[in-house]
Amino acid sequence: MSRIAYFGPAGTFTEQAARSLSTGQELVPMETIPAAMTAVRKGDAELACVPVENSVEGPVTATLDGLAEDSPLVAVAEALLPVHFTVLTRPEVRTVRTVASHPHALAQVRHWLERNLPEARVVVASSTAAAAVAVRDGEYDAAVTAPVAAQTYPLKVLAEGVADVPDARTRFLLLSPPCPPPEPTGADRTSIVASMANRTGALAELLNELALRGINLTRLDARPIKGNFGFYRFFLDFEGHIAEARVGDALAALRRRCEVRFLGSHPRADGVRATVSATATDSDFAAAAEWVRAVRSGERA
Ligand SMILES: O=C(O)C(=O)Cc1ccccc1
Repeated sequence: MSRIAYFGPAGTFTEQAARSLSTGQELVPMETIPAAMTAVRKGDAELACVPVENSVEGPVTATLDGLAEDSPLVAVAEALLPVHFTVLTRPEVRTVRTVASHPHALAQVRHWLERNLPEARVVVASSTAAAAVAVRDGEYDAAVTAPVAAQTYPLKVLAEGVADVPDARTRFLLLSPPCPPPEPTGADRTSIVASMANRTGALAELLNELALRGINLTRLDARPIKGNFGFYRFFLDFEGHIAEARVGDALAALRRRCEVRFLGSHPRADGVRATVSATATDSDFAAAAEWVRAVRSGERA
């Protein structure tokens, strides 16, 4: 049976995302995001499920760095989960002195913790479920977890539906070794990472290549290139699919200007259809290419 390696242990939000994306594969928990990616790179799993961005805390940097470094992986699908938290403790705990979770979870319950557990020391764990395991094992008193962790671990629910920001969401990717992308749907996202020499206007020129072709950017993140202080990689998500003319044309233009790694074209989980300006449809590109061909052959001018 084929396998999806996911950022675990059992009971993480990522497990929930992996379940929603699975088409019957076995789900295999990995302790860290890089470990889930390595499992795919080494062929121990066919796919990896990892979080990529959060509407409150922003990018998941371990995922971005893992996508830019080592051998290429591409996103073939995504899931979007609403994120509200459950706070778990051992039944015998009377006073919560320590509360543990993943940094993205802690960032989203800061106000709740200040109001409800002001005396508790906040401790960072590798994932929400790793925090639940540590509470079960007596290391900490409480964990901020995914709702599913309450079914996974024998702990008491102290609070449910905890979230400083209502409607917070996290987006997850299903990663594969390079492969033909899924068919375009009209509601797709394409992702790349671009690295370029540090000179005036370089990023503006890159963004212009997209704007000129009527491509709507949906995310832009910069990450430092390790060992090269002051130099950055840019992660871009935009509407559209590499199979579409405007996207293929833009990627070719970027490729001429800078180093580009393709991170996948896949359907958007929110189903939002791409806005395509009136001059940037596939038939506009085809008609323009046909005109150039005819001019070159002397049929037209
Ligand atoms: O730790 C988890 O459960 C994860 O899957 C990462 C995460 C943490 C906080 C919000 C969403 C995802």
